[in-house]
Order: sequence, then structure tokens, then C-alpha cells
Amino acid sequence: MIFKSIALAADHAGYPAKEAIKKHLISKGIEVKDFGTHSEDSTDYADYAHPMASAVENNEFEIGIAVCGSGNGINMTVNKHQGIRAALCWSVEISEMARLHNDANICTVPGRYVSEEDAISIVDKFVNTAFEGGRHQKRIDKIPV
Ligand SMILES: O=C(CO)[C@H](O)[C@H](O)[C@H](O)COP(=O)(O)O
Repeated sequence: MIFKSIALAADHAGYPAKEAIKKHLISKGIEVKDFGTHSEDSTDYADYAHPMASAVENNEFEIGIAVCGSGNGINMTVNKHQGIRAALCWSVEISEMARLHNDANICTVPGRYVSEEDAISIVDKFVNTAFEGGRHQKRIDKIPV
């Protein structure tokens, strides 16, 4: 795996997939910090997404994985942080492109719309794919306001 320290966050809808992802990453020897939530009780994704995104932004962790029901709410939240490039990764191919071309540093997963097995495959591809650089770096450099 390219990345060795990973921050996790989810709301209630993303909790089961987040737990499966966490177990998988730990089994691969990755250092993980789970910013919550810690049950399927209804909650608000921003309460977990902001602290996790801040930790990635501050280089406390190399990348983040964030899960909610559709992936959209948690994606919108973490992308409000200046140092974050989060990608909504709903397939292994999209996840690979998010790293290759976009140098995404948070992978957001739609926990209610992919199986736990597929969520793990999406995360594995994200964690194992290096940024291509080159022409893509120039494009990324134009993103900040
Ligand atoms: O998908 C989400 C936001 O984009 C969140 O997981 C919400 O929880 C989702 O909107 C579902 O909400 P609900 O309270 O579980 O119905």
C-alpha cells in the first residue's frame, strides 16, 4: 500500500461500510484513526467529516476515507477544507482515476449503494494507486482560489 496512515469518518448510513473498511485496513498493517460515528444511530455526517478533514489537511494522516449513504454529503463537507481534494468513488475505476489524475486525498464512498466487498475494493485501489503527475499537476494547481 502506498499510504500507511489513514483517517476514517462516516455517518450512520456509512457506519457498516466504514467498519468493514477499517477492519480490512488494519489487517493490512495500516495505521487508522476512526473519527466516528460509532453506531448506526442517526447522526449528521458533518460532525465527523470536519475533524477528519482537518486532520488530513494538517498532515496528521496521509489520506482519508469518508462514507455516508450516497457519499455526496460527506464529500461536499470535506471539500470545504482548503487542503482537501475529495473524490466520490463509486467504482474501482473511478477510484483509480481519482488518484491517477486528481491526486485525491480523501476517498468518499456511497455506503448504501455499494456492497461492503465493493467498498473494500474501491478503497484498496485508492490506497494502492500513485498520482501520475505531469499534465495533471498543472491542472490541480489551478483548482485553489
Ligand atoms: O447520504 C447522505 C448524505 O449525502 C447521508 O448518509 C444521509 O444520512 C442520507 O441523506 C440519509 O439520511 P437518513 O437520515 O438516513 O434518511
